[in-house]
Amino acid sequence: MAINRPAPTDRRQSATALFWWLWQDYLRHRKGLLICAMLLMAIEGSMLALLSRMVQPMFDDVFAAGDKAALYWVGFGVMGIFVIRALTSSAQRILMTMIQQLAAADMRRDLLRHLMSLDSSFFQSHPPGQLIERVQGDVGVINSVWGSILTALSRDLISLVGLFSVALWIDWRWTLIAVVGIPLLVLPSLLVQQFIRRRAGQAREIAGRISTRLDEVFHGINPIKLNALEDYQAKRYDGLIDESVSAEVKTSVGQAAVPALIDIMTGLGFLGVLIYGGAEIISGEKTNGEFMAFFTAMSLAFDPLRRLGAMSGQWQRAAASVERLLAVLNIAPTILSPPVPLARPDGAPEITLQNVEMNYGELPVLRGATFTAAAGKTTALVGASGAGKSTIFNVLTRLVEPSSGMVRIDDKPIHEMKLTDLRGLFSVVTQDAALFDETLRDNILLGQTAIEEARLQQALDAAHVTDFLPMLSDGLDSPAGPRGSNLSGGQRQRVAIARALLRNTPILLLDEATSALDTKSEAIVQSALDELSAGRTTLVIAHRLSTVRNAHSIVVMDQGRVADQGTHEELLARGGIYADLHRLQFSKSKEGADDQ
Ligand SMILES: Nc1ncnc2c1ncn2[C@@H]1O[C@H](COP(=O)(O)OP(=O)(O)OP(=O)(O)O)[C@@H](O)[C@H]1O
Repeated sequence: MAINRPAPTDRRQSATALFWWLWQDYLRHRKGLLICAMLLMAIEGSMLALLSRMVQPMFDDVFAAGDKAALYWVGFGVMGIFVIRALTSSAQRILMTMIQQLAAADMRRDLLRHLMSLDSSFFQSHPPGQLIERVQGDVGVINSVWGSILTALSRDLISLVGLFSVALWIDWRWTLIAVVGIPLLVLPSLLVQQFIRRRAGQAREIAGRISTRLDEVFHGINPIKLNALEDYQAKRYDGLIDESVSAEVKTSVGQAAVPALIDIMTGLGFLGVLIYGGAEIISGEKTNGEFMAFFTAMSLAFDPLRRLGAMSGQWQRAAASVERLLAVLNIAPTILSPPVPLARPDGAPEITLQNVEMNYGELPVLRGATFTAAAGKTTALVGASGAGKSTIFNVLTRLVEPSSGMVRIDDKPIHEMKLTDLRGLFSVVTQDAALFDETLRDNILLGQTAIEEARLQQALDAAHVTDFLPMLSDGLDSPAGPRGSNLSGGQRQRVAIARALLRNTPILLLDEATSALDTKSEAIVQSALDELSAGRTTLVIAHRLSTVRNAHSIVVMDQGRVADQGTHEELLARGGIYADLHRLQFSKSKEGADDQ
């Protein structure tokens, strides 16, 4: 991973600093392969000069003087040049593809690891589509561009040096006339660079917004269909696509400008040489062969020159992408493990919150929350929507950091534990079980390979997963589908419970784990949860008070504070918020029963 990453703000300094970053982190350790590729490119490039050099004996010795022996050596010489070019060109392409792919893979791996280390709040301001575009799109641009630049510098530069040497050898004055206009290109190409970098940055940013839109459309396909939003979504997408086309075209205008200027300058050079050199040939001072060799060298110099001219524009395009990557890579996570962490507690621990305050931006969400969840027992969190119940779970697992107060697990402050140790204490089962697009088995094992089949079966039975496996074509090896879409809500939750059983953590967090289920599925999932919570410190969030009345303790939350804590009976007897909630729910369910 990068150690000294350049700050992406200073554009002038950043062009070299950015290349340095690329070199240090991703290319330096492959310099052996790179040198091989560059040598092959250099050989490939030098073949052009040889080719142009062969034109002179072809005209003067073979065609003009009629030398038959020369016919063969010139013919075989040209043939040899093409064979060497073919071999070196294909070998360097294969090598370069390999190096580029390896470097891109490293970059993507590093980026993903870095992104996953960032605080959860980062992902709220950076939608998935934009991040996907950085990991895939920007890395792709950078890799294709550095490859082209390296090729231009190794192969095309050598070609140019060789071709100009041939031209100089034929006539230095002709050569001077041909290239006299080229220094005039420096100023326009410098001006165009800033323009390209800006436009390329915009184009990449729009690409990120397009990916976000697509991500939202594909994830929300059912609500889109149900609300007849196809036209609305298509129009929003059209708007972005139009912006993207315009930004890409503007970038390519900038990129095309320098090669176009080179074409014009080369044309002028030819005109000058033809007028000046033509007179020398007519007067017999120079041979046709010399002119043709010069002409061939200049013609062959055309393409390498254009590619070298386009190089700065391409680099600006890559630099825009590098800046976007560095903008993310330079963000550091704020929620970290302490340098000297405490050991994690053993067994089912007690959990204590003391005066915990927590804000989302300006919004105070927890305002001095204080309660204790007894070790190995079930504690319920109840309260109105938005009271801060789920936020407590996020504070416990350090997905968010409180602004003040103390959270302890068995008397150990959670911020003094290693993050992986802390999170390893919890299993979280929510209403929205996060399943991956893998088989059910993979979704349950989550990479654990040492689990015996008997233990897996035990977990499947306890979570009531076994009940629905016969309905699936491949049983446990059936695909769960994207986000578990091949399963029903209740089935997804049972998979999540089986997962939690195998994780076998001492603390269990259940966030509305049964709220989306019908009565029968709820009963099944509830019995699986009872099995799961036995002997663990369990915190349950539930709106339906009937599901928490047997909890060891019930914490009543109100606007970020703990309004009360006690057993169901104690809270009813005290007649506070809990008793009001209970009366409300009880009268509703009674009305429901009366209606039937
Ligand atoms: N990531 C977030 N960014 C900004 N505000 C948030 C975020 N998550 C929650 N909030 C706000 O924090 C407050 C508390 O949310 P929380 O999810 O903890 O409530 P809750 O008691 O669990 O509600 P519910 O019972 O509806 O799930 C709400 O006002 C919510 O809008």
